[in-house]
Amino acid sequence: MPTRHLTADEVRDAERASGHLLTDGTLMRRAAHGVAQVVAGELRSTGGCYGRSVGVVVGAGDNGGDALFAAADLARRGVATHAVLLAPDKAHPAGLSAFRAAGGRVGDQLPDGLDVVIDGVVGIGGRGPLRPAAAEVFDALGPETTIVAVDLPSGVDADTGEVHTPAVRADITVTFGFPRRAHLLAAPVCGRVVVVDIGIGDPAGEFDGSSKTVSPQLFSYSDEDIDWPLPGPGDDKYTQGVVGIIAGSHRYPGAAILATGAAVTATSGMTRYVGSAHAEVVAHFPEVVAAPDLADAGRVQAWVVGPGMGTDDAALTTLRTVLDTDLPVLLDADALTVVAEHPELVARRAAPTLLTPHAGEFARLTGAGVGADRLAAVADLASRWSLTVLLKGRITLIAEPSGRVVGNDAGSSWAATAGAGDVLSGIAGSLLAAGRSPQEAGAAAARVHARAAELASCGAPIGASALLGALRPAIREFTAPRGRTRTGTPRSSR
Ligand SMILES: NC(=O)C1=CN([C@@H]2O[C@H](COP(=O)(O)OP(=O)(O)OC[C@H]3O[C@@H](n4cnc5c(N)ncnc54)[C@H](OP(=O)(O)O)[C@@H]3O)[C@@H](O)[C@H]2O)[C@@H](O)CC1
Ligand SMILES: Nc1ncnc2c1ncn2[C@@H]1O[C@H](COP(=O)(O)OP(=O)(O)O)[C@@H](O)[C@H]1O
Ligand SMILES: [K+]
Repeated sequence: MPTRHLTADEVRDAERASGHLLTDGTLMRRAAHGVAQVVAGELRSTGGCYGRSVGVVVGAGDNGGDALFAAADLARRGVATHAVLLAPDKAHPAGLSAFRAAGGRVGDQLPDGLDVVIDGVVGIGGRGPLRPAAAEVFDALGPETTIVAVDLPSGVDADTGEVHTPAVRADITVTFGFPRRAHLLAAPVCGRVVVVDIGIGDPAGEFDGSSKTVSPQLFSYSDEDIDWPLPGPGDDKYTQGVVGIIAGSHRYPGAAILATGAAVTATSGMTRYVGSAHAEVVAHFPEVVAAPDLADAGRVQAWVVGPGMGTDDAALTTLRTVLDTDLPVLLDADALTVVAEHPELVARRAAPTLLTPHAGEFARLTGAGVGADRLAAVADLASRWSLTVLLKGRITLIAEPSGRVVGNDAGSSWAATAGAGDVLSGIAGSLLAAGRSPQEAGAAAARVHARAAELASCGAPIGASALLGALRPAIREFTAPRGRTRTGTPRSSR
């Protein structure tokens, strides 16, 4: 099941709905216990709790309260605990009493060589960057100290995921009840995210796209949510969906090779190619059925148009022809540049349409940069243009017009290399041809693409050819025993 990421207001609503659990402090005790458990686990994995040392940086609100109660819990387990109070008059009174009673020490700065420092500066109530006094404490920490953020790394916006400067870079983030949007949108600074159950329910329930629920809604997929198309006993090369790739040019044959190579690898259906790089494409992938012109292409179930194709009149004519069909179409790279000039090309499309811009192409499409709120920006374009938009980057966001957005953290940044986007378009296009919705296709493609980059890299830089080479082992990780149900009913409703 996809995981929904809540806004700060939704979290507050959920907490309020828990009634006396909030008012009598039960939620905070549970949250603090969760933080202490995670810190204790970290200490145990590196030698045990007794005699170890933990620091806590305490802000003015309840986030600091969580941190103080957690530190008190750790002090009772034999951990030496030290606190810096950033706003001594506002530090959570009950938390501070518990901390002192357990033997915790309060000072102006933290001692050197701490095993763990707990960031209790701000959580969902934070605004803007980490203030200088807090930044100074974190800047003084050595590399040996593990930073555990309570709820969110301070300095990160809970809803947009904007990482202000300065902000805490956490190794572990412990949150409560449900992941917040920032845990996905700012994943690289959250480290490992641990969600602790504190006994609160999801206020909005299932997303139905209605205006009553918050929009956009952000989801992340687990590996189990990826439903990769596999050939069955009754399948042949046509039944699994034929994808057509229109890409490349005499100047840029590489884009055609990478996109068709990805399509050939992604599913077992047929791959067709249209364009001037047909000889090069067939030389690399003899199984591709290639033609120089669209008129001779043959039938397909989805089109990928754009990588390296150019932006001239011929490109415009090709785009017009393809977009006039009722087939699913993925538009990337040069096709996006042409559509930015001619938005009427997609305005009346009813068939599935997926745009896959990087930040620069996104700016071309909208006339403005993506900005700090990537989620709002991509959801707005999808809604205004009534199509699906996949915004590329470390965190890829795939927005439907309904306001449902799926995000994928690549987990590493090895894919930030020329031609990697061509590979992504080939993968996603072949999933469209296999009948996946644009959002499902985009989300699954982004996930295997990121995994392929990690497999190819093993810690060293890669090019897009290496990424393409690792695509098959990456896909294998998502197909293993899950493709079948025991009754033969399709899993496609997911
Ligand atoms: N409700 C519950 O039951 C539960 C809540 N829980 C916990 O409560 C947290 C929310 O607590 P909250 O609402 O008190 O806000 P919080 O995140 O502590 O920050 C607000 C304070 O910080 C300050 N401040 C703002 N920006 C700042 C900055 N950039 N740099 C420095 N300071 C800054 C601002 O004070 P100011 O100085 O502006 O007057 C304000 O007073 C939540 O994240 C979770 O951890 C859990 O216990 C589970 C149960
Ligand atoms: N910092 C990053 N971390 C992880 N993946 C990234 C990062 N930057 C880009 N990517 C991914 O790499 C690909 C790059 O696509 P694109 O910019 O279109 O490249 P090209 O046009 O050269 O093929 C996309 O799949 C994108 O999501
Ligand atoms: K925090």
